[in-house]
Amino acid sequence: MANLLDPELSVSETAKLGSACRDWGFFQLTNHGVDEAVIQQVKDSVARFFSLPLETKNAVAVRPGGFQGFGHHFNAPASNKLDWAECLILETQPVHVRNMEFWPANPLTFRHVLDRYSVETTSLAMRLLGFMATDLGISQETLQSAFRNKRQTMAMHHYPPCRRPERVLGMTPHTDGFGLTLLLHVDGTPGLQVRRGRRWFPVRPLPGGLLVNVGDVMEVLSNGAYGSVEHRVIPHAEKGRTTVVVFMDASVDGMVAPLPELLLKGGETPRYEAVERLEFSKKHLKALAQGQGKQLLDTKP
Ligand SMILES: O=C(O)CCC(=O)C(=O)O
Ligand SMILES: [Fe+2]
Repeated sequence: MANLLDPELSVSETAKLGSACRDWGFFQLTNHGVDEAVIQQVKDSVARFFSLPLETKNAVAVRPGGFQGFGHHFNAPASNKLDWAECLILETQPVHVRNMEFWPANPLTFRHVLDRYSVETTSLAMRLLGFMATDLGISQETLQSAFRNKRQTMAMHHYPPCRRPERVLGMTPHTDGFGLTLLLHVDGTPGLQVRRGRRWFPVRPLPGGLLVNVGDVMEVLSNGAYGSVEHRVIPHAEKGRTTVVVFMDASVDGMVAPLPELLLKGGETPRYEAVERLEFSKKHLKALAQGQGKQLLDTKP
């Protein structure tokens, strides 16, 4: 990020950012500028939450039919493997959508720290989107306004160690159904793999870095210039792994569709149908439940 902001390096760094979004849909961001103290506090608070006894964590348990709260969220019926993870999902932005009943009061620091991280990651995402817009050849405002005041959802995952990793999956292969994802490793345990073609590539988290990946909504907004990336999690045989994942949502007038400015400037035809935001989520969840990786996006012929 520091290089993107540096006037001397910005052009070449923006090109690198663009090629990562086009070729991989995934990259690691270092020198991201998020307050180090906040990062450390998030790591501590989330690790402490997962270390609490199950009864305590169940004070914020997910309810039948709901999705916010603590529990096992992603047991994909299509997979014959167990999902080896526990997870806490919260809506974090805009502030008025927060349901504090699901925000842990234990540890005491949790709510305050998550609020601060939520604010910091929102502004980081906006800065990053500015550079992505430049790379796509559209105004920063066009892309940023698609994300402004939209939902931010956080998923905190804990994957306990598993002595038979071949029998389980930390998380089944999927793409993220939002605009942009920022992932923080709480510890150094690897486990995330991203797919390119037929191969799965293990991700080695860079110390102090954040992983960023393009989600399905961004793929559509960019008319396929950027591609969402399929990924999965393999648990570690000896070490637990904890992550904090921030999803930034986007839409234009309640729709998920290629950005008109992009189509106009590039003289491109839309490669995706315009879909209402809610419909888009339903399709994404259905595809997830059926274990269909990237087939969900409605690509025009
Ligand atoms: O925990 C991870 O490494 C990945 C989590 C993930 O892919 C997600 O929450 O969508
Ligand atoms: Fe994901």
